[in-house]
Amino acid sequence: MKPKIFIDGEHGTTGLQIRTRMAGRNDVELLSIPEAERRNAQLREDLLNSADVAILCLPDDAAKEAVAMVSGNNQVRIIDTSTAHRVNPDWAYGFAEMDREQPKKIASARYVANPGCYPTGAIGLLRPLRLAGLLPEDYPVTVNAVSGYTGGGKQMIAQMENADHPEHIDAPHFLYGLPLKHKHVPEMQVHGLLSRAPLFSPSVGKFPQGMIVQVPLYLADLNDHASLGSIHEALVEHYAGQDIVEVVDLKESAGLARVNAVELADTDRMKLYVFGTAGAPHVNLVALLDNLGKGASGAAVQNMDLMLRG
Ligand SMILES: NC(=O)C1=CN([C@@H]2O[C@H](COP(=O)(O)OP(=O)(O)OC[C@H]3O[C@@H](n4cnc5c(N)ncnc54)[C@H](OP(=O)(O)O)[C@@H]3O)[C@@H](O)[C@H]2O)C=CC1
Ligand SMILES: CC(=O)N[C@@H](CCC(=O)OP(=O)(O)O)C(=O)O
Repeated sequence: MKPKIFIDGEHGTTGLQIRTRMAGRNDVELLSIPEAERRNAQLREDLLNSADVAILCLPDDAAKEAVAMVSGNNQVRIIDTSTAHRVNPDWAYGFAEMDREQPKKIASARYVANPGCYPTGAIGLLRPLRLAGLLPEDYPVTVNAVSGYTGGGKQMIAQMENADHPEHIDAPHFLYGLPLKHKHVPEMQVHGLLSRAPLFSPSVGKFPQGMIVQVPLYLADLNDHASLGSIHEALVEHYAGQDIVEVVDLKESAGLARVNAVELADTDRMKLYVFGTAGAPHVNLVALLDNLGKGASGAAVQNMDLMLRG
């Protein structure tokens, strides 16, 4: 029998992208809820309890409610794309490349928390340097980022695309999260293995999909006389042998005049760069991804495949 998959929130931005990725697959059976019934709690509960894997693409409160709906049913496994469970130790963090053992942990977990889009970039850059001992635990990390506007879900898409929207956003690029309390900071800190919360400044650009995450570092404040080369080497070693995260060659990075935020739109990949000049005091670590690809729906499908293969 084919495993049954139910995407709760399948008519939203993340859910639709997962459905697109599943189109044409005949190794799984997709359970579906009609759009008009998407908030019918009884029908959702029935479908959730009929699934082998339920993928939650809902706001945090609705995701917690969905988990409660299946709490007595050990057959159902969950991937939650919301922020609700990402620092909960009872949930596996669904970033398969973050440790050698992580794919196994995801494969055997009942509950998997899919990472946030910005944390995928930030943790992807920071964690290997913490594990290699180059980045001190208490380094004052700053994370600056720009996302495509689909990161804000259906509501922001309407605000950006519909000039008649009562809260239309006209800005080609805007900062937000100005009180510096963004919901992604805790997972960046926990899975980035940092003792201090990073200072995170997000922004949105007038493009639907794509993301740049930047982590600038002062070399003199790192361990082991860290250099452009040793930082790059630590990233290369960490991601050796897998194909979704690519560490861009230093020579190639040095030849670039600019980084295009939409270069990886519509892909599930992530590129990591180390920018700077040999012998100079700073490096800028950069992650490039699609907020809806490796940052959300692509990672959810990757996690589902790991769970189904067991
Ligand atoms: N967009 C992105 O780049 C990313 C999003 N995520 C996370 O994925 C989740 C979904 O976000 P996104 O797809 O962007 O959001 P959307 O607003 O685009 O979609 C959410 C969907 O959930 C439905 N929904 C809302 N409340 C309920 C409820 N109580 N019961 C049933 N259905 C409900 C909505 O229906 P309705 O139309 O009626 O509101 C909508 O169809 C969020 O937790 C988000 O933080 C994670 C990573 C990246
Ligand atoms: C542009 C934009 O608004 N982005 C969203 C994050 C998108 C995302 O990754 O949300 P999850 O935490 O649910 O994964 C935000 O900043 O709240």
